[in-house]
Amino acid sequence: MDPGFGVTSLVTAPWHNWVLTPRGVPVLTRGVPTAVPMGCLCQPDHRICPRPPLLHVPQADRAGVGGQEQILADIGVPRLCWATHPTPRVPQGKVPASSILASAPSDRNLDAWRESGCRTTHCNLEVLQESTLVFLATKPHVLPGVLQEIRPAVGPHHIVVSLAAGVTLQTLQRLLPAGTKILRLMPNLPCVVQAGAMVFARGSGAGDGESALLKNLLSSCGLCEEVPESYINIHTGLSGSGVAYVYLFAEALAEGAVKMGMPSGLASRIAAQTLLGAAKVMLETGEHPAKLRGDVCTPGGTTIHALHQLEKGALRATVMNAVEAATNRACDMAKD
Ligand SMILES: NC(=O)C1=CN([C@@H]2O[C@H](COP(=O)(O)OP(=O)(O)OC[C@H]3O[C@@H](n4cnc5c(N)ncnc54)[C@H](O)[C@@H]3O)[C@@H](O)[C@H]2O)C=CC1
Ligand SMILES: O=C(O)[C@@H]1CCC=N1
Repeated sequence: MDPGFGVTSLVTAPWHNWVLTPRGVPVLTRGVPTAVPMGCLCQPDHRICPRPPLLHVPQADRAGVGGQEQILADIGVPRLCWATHPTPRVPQGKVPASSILASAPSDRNLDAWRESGCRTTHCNLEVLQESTLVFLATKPHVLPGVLQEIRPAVGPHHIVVSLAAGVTLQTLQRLLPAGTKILRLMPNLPCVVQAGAMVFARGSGAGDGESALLKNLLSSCGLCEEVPESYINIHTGLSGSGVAYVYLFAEALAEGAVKMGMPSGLASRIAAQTLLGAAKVMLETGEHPAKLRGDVCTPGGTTIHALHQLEKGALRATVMNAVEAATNRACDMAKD
């Protein structure tokens, strides 16, 4: 992870290596743009000052969406942004790129936003001045400083959405003006392919309108549910971080096939398709995974022999421990 990445980040380093082509197609790049610190226009002396990632929607871009007034967005993370505004890849996106303003301390990630047609700045206060809906996507430990910076510019017309793991609504409410409309969101990486799993909770200043707005806006990124705040850290352990456990499992599946003689690329593609298909059956049938697992087992056949090995390795207990560890870590981060 490179802390110098420049865009409002909802995402980790791998996300930031994605760029949008002129045709709006995200491609993965290995190159990292050079960081170019710039002065902040809000500072009288234009001195160089690091700025955190923010997302916003210009007030002028309010418009009717789904029968209600809606802010036409802007987000701190390229992935989420791409899933939210219409592109050839994401025609269902709800926010035009020109309505998105992304703020970050350097140009590193902002280049990708500009390429996708979004506006960018190095000044967080500019975001607050121009926008109504503001996504905060810095690392959790950076967020308190960002909140302190933007606090004077936050008003009753703003809706502030935090993506930071472990940062509670109580902390957000303490660091922003009383009554601010605040929502706490936890997304996951597959938002970038509109297959995300997101949950959010509302703060005391946010009402049904703000909740509906966020849900409507993010529905183009995947599943999005409002939940009690106590579920947010659990979702982080299950899904926000859980995506990484699944990749570990996919890697192990493919490595097993490589060990048995299959070429690596083919093994990886088949591992990915296996996960995708298994997930699709689970979602479409609504069956418990234990039932579906049983359906695959032929008595005395291959699957039960393999499952026996996984049980010897305590796969289920290990994965449960992983979810518990990530959830507890998210809770601990609130105290850091
Ligand atoms: N990566 C993921 O899969 C998920 C991440 N999140 C949350 O999203 C947030 C961002 O995480 P990542 O994208 O992984 O982090 P990152 O390190 O990739 O991005 C952090 C961003 O903060 C900015 N930044 C760094 N130092 C700064 C400073 N001193 N002042 C202002 N801005 C600064 C950088 O420009 C960068 O755009 C975190 O709060 C994380 O908990 C939530 C769900 C999933
Ligand atoms: O690892 C983390 O802290 C973040 C939150 C969920 C996924 N990545």
